[in-house]
Parts: sequence; structure tokens; C-alpha cells
Amino acid sequence: MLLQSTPAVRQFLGLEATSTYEAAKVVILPIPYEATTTFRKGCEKGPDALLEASDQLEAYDEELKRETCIEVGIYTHSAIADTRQNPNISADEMLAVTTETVSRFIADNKFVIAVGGEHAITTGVVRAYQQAIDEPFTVVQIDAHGDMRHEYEGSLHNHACVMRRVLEMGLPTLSVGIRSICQEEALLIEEKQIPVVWARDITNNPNWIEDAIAQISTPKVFITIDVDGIDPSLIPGVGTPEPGGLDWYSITKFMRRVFETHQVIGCDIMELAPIADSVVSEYTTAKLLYKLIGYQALTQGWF
Ligand SMILES: N=C(N)NCCCCNCCCN
Ligand SMILES: [Mn+2]
Ligand SMILES: [Mn+2]
Repeated sequence: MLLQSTPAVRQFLGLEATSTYEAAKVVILPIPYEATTTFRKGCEKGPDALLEASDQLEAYDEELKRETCIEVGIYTHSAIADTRQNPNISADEMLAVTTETVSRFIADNKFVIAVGGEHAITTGVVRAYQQAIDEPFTVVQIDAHGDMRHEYEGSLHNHACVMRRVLEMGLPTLSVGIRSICQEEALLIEEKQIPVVWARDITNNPNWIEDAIAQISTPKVFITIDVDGIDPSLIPGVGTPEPGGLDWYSITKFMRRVFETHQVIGCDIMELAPIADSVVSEYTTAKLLYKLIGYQALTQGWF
């Protein structure tokens, strides 16, 4: 059922595809939380910028040959842990409300896509899935950075530590697009043999997608996308841009293959920090989010 009245919360794709929460298969959860970003700030503005840009997306997906949003109800929830409203939200408060909110959506059998905000949020999202699912799942990370530091700038929940917290949950991981790590992370990756697809190897290996897929050790997968994993020439609006990132068709082809070969239980898209007078970062990120919904619909028989 499409809502007739204008919803109080800006909806992904605008009014073209608004669904009620009850009718929606997909719930988008804006989490404009920013507390530990280093270098360039602004990712607390990411969710709103993405939603505004999404108005300009075509409902029709020329790859899937479907109007995904018409066939798959998409509901955008109100923002949580909004540091624009309350800069003093603690990491523990953000994690608690994130886990509680995502848990509610999981219990309602929704496919959740959380939109940050800084990458530290992902700890709260993954906790919700680990509490809901009694089997291990692989956290597939798209990122320029390892984010495997034990702590950074005095916090265990710095955005540079999120994948260390995930590893501590005992979950298998696969990190893709990595091209910036510290010595501590290099030693950890070597010692624990953590699966990493290095950005530089992607350019040298035409079979990199299937080789990466082969490293996923569980049927279920959670995908966390730090948009700085994509090249800054495509998404310059990030906190710490690193050259040599994934291009559009690399990320979308990889995502489609992950959806085709594994059960994706949920996703998040983090670290979009829009640039004034430019829409390319938020538009590209919005389009990537829509592609994820399309691949889930395609592989789950929602079409
Ligand atoms: N977005 C991220 N995950 N960034 C990682 C933290 C930045 C580390 N800079 C280290 C600078 C040392 N001079
Ligand atoms: Mn990053
Ligand atoms: Mn990250």
C-alpha cells in the first residue's frame, strides 16, 4: 500500500515509492551519529544528504529491468542517535539504541539497511544480528581502512576500531578494498590470518570477485560498506579519502555476486560525509543503496 499523505520522515526515493512500515520488506534506518571521525568531519550529515539525493534516482533499474521500489516496499524510519540534535550522545548510548532498534526490525522480518554516520555504529548493528541469529555469519567489509585497531584516540569505539570489535565477537570477516592500515593491524592480520582482499590485488586479478567469494566461510553474510572503500574520484565525500579504491562496476558486480551466492542478512552504509556544492557522493551512495535492495529482491524472489 502506498501512503497518500506526506510522511513526517523523508522517505528514500521520495514519495515515488513510500510504503508503510507494515507493508515494507526493506527498512532504511538513518543513524546520523558522529563522534570519533578523524581528519574530515561531516558524516552526521550523510543520511539526510543521501535521502535528499535519492529523490533524483530513477525507480527503474536498467540492470534488473524492474522498478524495484514499486515491487519491494521500502520504508525509511526516523533517525536515531542523532548527534546533530544531541552532540553528547555517548558511544554506549548510540550502540544500545542501534542494537535495540535493529533488533526490532529483525523481529519484524525486515531487511534492514542502516545508514551512518560513522563506522563505529556497525558494532551496534552487528550485535543485533548476533543476538537474533544462532549461527555464525561472515561480516563482509568494504573499506579503504582495516578499522582493526584495538583503540584509537582514547576510545574502543572509535571508527578505526569497528572491525576489531566485530572480530572480538567471534565472527568471521572478509575485508575488501583495504589500502590503509597501521603496523598493529598488519601484525594482527598476519597473526590471525584475517582474510583481506587488498585494493592493489583487485587491479591485478581479473578473478578477484570469485576469489573473494571463496573466502566467505558461512552461508549467511552481513555487509558493511564504508563508502571510502570506493574510490574518492567517485565518492569524494568521506572523512579519510584514500586513492586506489573500487570503481562503480567493481563494487556493484561484487555485491551482486555476494547476494547471488550467500544469504545477506542485512547491510549498512557508513561514513558518507557530503561535500558542500557537490551531490556526487550522496547520489552515488544512494544509488548503491538502491542496488543492494535490488540484488536482495532479485535473489530472494521478491520480484
Ligand atoms: N576512517 C578511518 N578508519 N581512518 C582510520 C583512522 C585514521 C588513522 N590516521 C592515522 C594518522 C596517523 N598520522
Ligand atoms: Mn574507511
Ligand atoms: Mn571504516
